[in-house]
Amino acid sequence: MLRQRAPLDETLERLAARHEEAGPRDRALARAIATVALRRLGTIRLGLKRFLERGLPRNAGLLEAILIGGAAQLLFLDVPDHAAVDLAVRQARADKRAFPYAKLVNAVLRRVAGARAEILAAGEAPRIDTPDWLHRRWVAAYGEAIADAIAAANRHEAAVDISVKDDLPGWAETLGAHILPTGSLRLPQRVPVPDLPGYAEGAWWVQDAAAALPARFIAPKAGERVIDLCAAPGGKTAQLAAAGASVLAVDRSPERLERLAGNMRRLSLAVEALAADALALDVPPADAVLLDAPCSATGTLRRHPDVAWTKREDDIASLAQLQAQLIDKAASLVRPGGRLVYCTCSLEPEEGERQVAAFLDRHRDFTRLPVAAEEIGGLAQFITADGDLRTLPHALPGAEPRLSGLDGFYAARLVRASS
Ligand SMILES: C[S@@+](CC[C@H](N)C(=O)[O-])C[C@H]1O[C@@H](n2cnc3c(N)ncnc32)[C@H](O)[C@@H]1O
Repeated sequence: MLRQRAPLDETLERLAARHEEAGPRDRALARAIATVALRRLGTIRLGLKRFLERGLPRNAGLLEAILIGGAAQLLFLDVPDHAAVDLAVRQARADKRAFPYAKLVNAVLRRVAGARAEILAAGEAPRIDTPDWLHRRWVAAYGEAIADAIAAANRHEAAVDISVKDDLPGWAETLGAHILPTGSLRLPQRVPVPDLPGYAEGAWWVQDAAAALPARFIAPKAGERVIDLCAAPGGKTAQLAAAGASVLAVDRSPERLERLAGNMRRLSLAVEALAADALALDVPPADAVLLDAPCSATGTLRRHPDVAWTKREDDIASLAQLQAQLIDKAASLVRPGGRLVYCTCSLEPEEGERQVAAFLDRHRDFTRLPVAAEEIGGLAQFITADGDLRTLPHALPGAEPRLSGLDGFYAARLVRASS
């Protein structure tokens, strides 16, 4: 993943398909190792460096990945030391290029196990697990203290949040879930989601509490036509359809759109789904358009720790360029008097606040319709001076770190002049 900048979920799916012999417990362990390795990569690398006096040998195949996976278990998982070391040594022996280093793997990991307390103390500052370039950007955007709080929040696994079609209190009771002020449910327990009551019959869907906010700003009246331009896998499409809108869900990726269609079938929500490049879309203007634009996703590191290490700083400029094209296209699909909601799950102002400021400069026929605190459960701290939504991962404190926080999201609601 680190070398190929490949996403964690896709990689695990690909490997699971290739290793059918692995049972659910092996898969769950593989996921746990990979996830914690990415979440705590800075600390792990710091720990390994102590005992690799001459650095990593070149052309050593999977050696670095084997060491990282081994150290992740020794430092952060409840795996017996001998099992973690033994597995790593066997992995080294099984890889042609890492084979000559099997003894080194054994020695380094034993020393990591012996120095566990010191390594964890050295990695105490949360920023160690955030790439420098990203932390620097958060300091510039939010100041040092908030940047550190975001980094600290990202070190914890996030709880599962749920959006319900209706009967929020009833489902909270059935699922034993907390009702968040924003109107999402948060599950305290770790359980396979498809086994929970209400999943199979389509009473609810998984959606982060922050991700559930932007679609609400559309506030569709029954029967209004809404275009969801980057729709898959459909969390926001479901909200719009459940609110009574007639939705056209567009996504460039046929595979992801297939997942959207499956989700809508499970939820018994009728939407029109179209696999197409939004930039080339040729449909009549709608009452409202939602653009949940492709972005760096730096607001989702609690759920996707791979993003911190697979994205590069220059990705942000190219994504911002694509977002500018997409928001201009989205604007052309809004009827006079209609609404446009633009959102991203990024913490980077170039993909949020600055994107919308530049849009408003280019499009004098659009104005902002500020978000009101009542629309987001009274959480006025999530509304910027301009009236946009800005959530940060360390906000929304809960009883314990895993039950705290929400994804970092930005959203703005814009209205097109009537004529
Ligand atoms: C942030 S995700 C959308 C998440 C979705 N709105 C939800 O709530 O479940 C962005 C999506 O944009 C799609 N996408 C990227 N570029 C696109 C384009 N030019 N046209 C249409 N879809 C695009 C991607 O395939 C991806 O599914």
